[in-house]
Amino acid sequence: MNLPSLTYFPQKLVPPLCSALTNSTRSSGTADNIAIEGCNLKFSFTATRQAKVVPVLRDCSLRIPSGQFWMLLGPNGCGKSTLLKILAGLLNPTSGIVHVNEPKSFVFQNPDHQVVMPTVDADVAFGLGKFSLTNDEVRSRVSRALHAVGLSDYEKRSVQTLSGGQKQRVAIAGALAEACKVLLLDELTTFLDETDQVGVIKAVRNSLDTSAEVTALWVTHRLEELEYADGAIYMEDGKVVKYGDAASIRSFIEAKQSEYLSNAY
Ligand SMILES: Nc1ncnc2c1ncn2[C@@H]1O[C@H](COP(=O)(O)OP(=O)(O)OP(=O)(O)O)[C@@H](O)[C@H]1O
Repeated sequence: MNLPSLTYFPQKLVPPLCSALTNSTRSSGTADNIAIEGCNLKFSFTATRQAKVVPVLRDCSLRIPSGQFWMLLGPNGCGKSTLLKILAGLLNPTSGIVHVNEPKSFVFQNPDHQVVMPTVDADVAFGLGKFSLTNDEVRSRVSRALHAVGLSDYEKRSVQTLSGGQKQRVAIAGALAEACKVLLLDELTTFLDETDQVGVIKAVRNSLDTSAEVTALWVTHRLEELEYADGAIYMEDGKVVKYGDAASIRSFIEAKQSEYLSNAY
């Protein structure tokens, strides 16, 4: 199969260099303005019934520059969500090193699991209680965050009246209001209709375009979403097998799909 070469990296993309990530760089941030870095990450769990260790991540290395929107793709069960949870600190890797700029925020797939307060502005302000902010500062952060996700007109709306995609955008606004540097987004568009899907992805893209400080990693199955991404990572069977600019990864996956179809018929 003649697959496109992914060895060329446009200037704004940076290839993974695990040697750059050591324990000393980990505590003080990574070099070269890298927001997310994982090196040789492995994860396994023990299946209690059979008392055997089952590998989920076999070898994952990745390096995402600050300020960029990257996507993580791969077949069902290849380990995308597990990798994202390790980057979020929700799971500990069995081995390997991880560094993600702080503060970071994980947004879940189900929009109803994100929103906790009765109104949009209260929900976006919810996480700000831990900072010593004046009421004006809180209002200003809420308003800027809602503007970034295109929900300025929804400030006083009851969250129960929002669509799934609007709830996702409220959750993202909450993270932005807390000056989140890294957004880790787990298949946000799965339960959404087409209009809502586009609304959420554009909200993330706009959040990055309005703040050079924010970096996002988005897990998806939808190839068409790659048009919004700066770069992408493709996984199979617990391994990162390709990474590069979004167009090259899309061509790579399409070539794999057509090869699969031509073998099937
Ligand atoms: N703690 C665990 N216990 C049992 N199985 C687990 C555990 N963690 C992960 N797995 C299994 O590991 C595999 C990878 O899961 P993961 O959710 O990361 O894949 P994914 O690529 O995100 O899948 P999908 O695209 O279907 O959401 C799956 O087979 C899952 O059932």
